[in-house]
Amino acid sequence: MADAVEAGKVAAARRAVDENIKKGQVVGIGSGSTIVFAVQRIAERNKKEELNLVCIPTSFQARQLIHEYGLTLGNLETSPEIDIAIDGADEVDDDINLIKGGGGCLMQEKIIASCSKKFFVIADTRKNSRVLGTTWRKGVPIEVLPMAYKPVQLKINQLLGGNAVLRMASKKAGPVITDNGNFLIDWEFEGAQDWMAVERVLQNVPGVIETGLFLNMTHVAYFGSPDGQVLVRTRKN
Ligand SMILES: O=C(CO)[C@H](O)[C@H](O)COP(=O)(O)O
Repeated sequence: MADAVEAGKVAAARRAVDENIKKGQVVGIGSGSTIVFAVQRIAERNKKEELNLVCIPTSFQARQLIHEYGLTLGNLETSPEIDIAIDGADEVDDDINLIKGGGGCLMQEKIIASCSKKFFVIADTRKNSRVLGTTWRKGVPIEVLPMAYKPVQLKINQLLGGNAVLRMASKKAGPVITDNGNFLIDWEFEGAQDWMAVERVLQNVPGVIETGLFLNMTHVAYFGSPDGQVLVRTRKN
């Protein structure tokens, strides 16, 4: 089963890289397990084609990947405009809206996606849902300022219902600390939501720094199957 899922990730990653990466681009590199296969493919092509890419990381992990695979590391100060970004997702709905942040890197991921002319998502087919919350049951990740986590939890519960849970670390006592030194709250919800309205509410709570809702940001999503087939979904508007 694990191998089948990995095969789907590989297929999606390779297809997205081969269809979209061109010489001389500034490329945003996402975070998670699927992006590893995209970086491997970029490195493979780079050896043969000398792509001359500048890669902008979305996390500590992405920066390490860029180093490990011998790619050129850039940043938003020298490359504030990105040609394309590729990233994974925790769930993708019918309109290619995403929940991201399962790996805790949502804030830099969202900044990089917002600076990119084109944003591509790669995932195995399990992530392809009609409605957010169908398969991803861990809630919407939200990055919060540590001193405000308790009032933020209370306000989210009051304004949206559901359950706003502080994400705890597994190999450290206490909460998960993001790459930016903040905490994460996972907003567990039930049923279909008006995601634009939810995003507005969350962004208006003082102490919320960013949410893992990526709405109307993705151009194309690639979903890989265990047999190597890739379903490609392009945003309608
Ligand atoms: O948003 C993310 C990290 O913050 C990841 O992109 C998301 O969790 C998908 O990860 P994976 O490729 O391991 O399924």
